[in-house]
Parts: sequence; structure tokens; C-alpha cells
Amino acid sequence: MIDTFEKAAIAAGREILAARAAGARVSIKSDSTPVTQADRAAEAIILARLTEQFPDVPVVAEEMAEDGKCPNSTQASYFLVDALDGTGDFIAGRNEFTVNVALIRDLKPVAGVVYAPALGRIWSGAGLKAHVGEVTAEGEIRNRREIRTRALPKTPVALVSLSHREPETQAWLDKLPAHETAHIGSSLKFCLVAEGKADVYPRLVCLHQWDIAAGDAVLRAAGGVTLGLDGNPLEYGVDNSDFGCGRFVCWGQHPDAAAAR
Ligand SMILES: Nc1ncnc2c1ncn2[C@@H]1O[C@H](COP(=O)(O)O)[C@@H](OP(=O)(O)O)[C@H]1O
Ligand SMILES: [Mg+2]
Repeated sequence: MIDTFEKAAIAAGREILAARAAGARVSIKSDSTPVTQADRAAEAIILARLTEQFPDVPVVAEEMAEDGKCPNSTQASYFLVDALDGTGDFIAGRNEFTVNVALIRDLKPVAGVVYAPALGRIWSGAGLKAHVGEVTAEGEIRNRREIRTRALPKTPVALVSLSHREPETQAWLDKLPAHETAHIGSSLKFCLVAEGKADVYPRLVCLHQWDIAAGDAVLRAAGGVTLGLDGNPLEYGVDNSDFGCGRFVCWGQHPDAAAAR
């Protein structure tokens, strides 16, 4: 399944880079967020591949939801797709945007791929194994290596959104003991924590499940946790009426685990 996710994400990424080179046109969606031709074309590529390989698994995707075409009942298993996460960063000409494909099973993100086409890097996670690799101009994955989260250092690195500066998230960070902060766009934040390059990613406003599922799958497979504000692992599919997700904090390694060592 990861192989299908990777091939679909790489094909979608090629479309996104082509649209960028051609000067992708932007429109504004009903929720006031931007969408480009690249979002829609890339999503169509991924949907076609998923339905061809796995016709029985329902798919929920960002632009499909915008068009009111998502299955709306809670499913035991479904794919979540955000073909272009970080649309604002993409439009601004930055390189921090990603293609995201994930499988939810029994409320958990159990497999996921995040591809950053402009950075030429791809992350994957399933079960208890996560990997990063480089994507060549021909769309092949090279130098794939396993990744793990790192032990919490004395001065942890916290990641927050580049383009959405939320006071709720800042208030949470203000209470965190000494740390450094880095601003990173899109689901790359999950991948950097998964790789052991950062330690914590708090998100104290509600996003959509498709924004986070693939990155969360990579993080969990690399040894990290994504906790809701009740301290329990964040669950997907609890309320699929608009595919929102609760507020959360990701840790590469939770401070309680460090204290127990
Ligand atoms: N205040 C806000 N307004 C609009 N979208 C927001 C938002 N806060 C977060 N988002 C969502 O966060 C995603 C980008 O994440 P980040 O802020 O971490 O870079 C966007 O995904 P899309 O680009 O897929 O629409 C968007 O859905
Ligand atoms: Mg998104």
C-alpha cells in the first residue's frame, strides 16, 4: 500500500511543480482558504490511483470535501488525501508544501506518505517503521533510510506554522520550559519531529483530518505521539461531519517518558 501511496504522491508532485512553473492560478474557497489548479489536478491523480488499486476503501480528500462529495458516515477504514498542503506557502513561492496520503483504520493513522516535491524528499510510515528518501528528477526514490524520533534534549525544538500565527498555540508555547522555536509550513512539521530534527509540534486550533493524517502516521511509526488535549492519542473519524480534527500536541518523545528513564 505504501508503494501505491508513494507513486501517487510523486505523480501528483510532478503535476504541482509543472503548475508552479506555468504560474498556477489561484481562487478562494468557501472557507476563505486559497486553492490552485495544482491542488485539484494533483488530487485527481491520487484519487484515480487509489480507487484503481483499492476500490473498496472510501477516500476523503480536501477538494472533494469542498465540492460536497465526501462519504460522510464514520468508516472503520478510509484514505485521507491532501494533495497540496501548505497552499499559502506554495502561492507565496516558498518550497514548504507537501502531498499527503494516509490510511485511517479503527480511528488511527496506520500508514502515510508525505512528499515535498520542491525539496525532493519523501517520508513514509507504516506499523513501527518510518523512512525518508530522496526523489530523483525521474521520480525514483534513492537513499532511503529508516528514521526515529530523538530523546528529548535539554532545550527542545518546537515547531509552529509559518503562515498561521495562532495566539492559542503561542500561549501553549509560552508555558513550555526553555526551548527554541522554528516556523515551518505544511505537514513537514510532523516529518521533522519524526526524523529527530525537532521535538514538539503544538496545534491549538482545529485543522482538518487530511491536513495531518499522513504526517501523523509517519511520526507515530517513527516512535512519536500525537496527543489530544485530554492526554490520549488523537483519534480520527470520531466526528466525520466535516472531517475536523481536535487540537493536539505532537512529541517525538513525551516528557513523561524522558522523566521515567
Ligand atoms: N487560520 C487558518 N486559516 C486557514 N487555514 C488554516 C488556518 N490554520 C490552519 N489552516 C490549515 O493549515 C494548513 C497549512 O498548515 P500550516 O499552517 O501548518 O502550514 C492549510 O492546509 P491547505 O494548504 O491544504 O489548505 C489549512 O487547511
Ligand atoms: Mg492542508
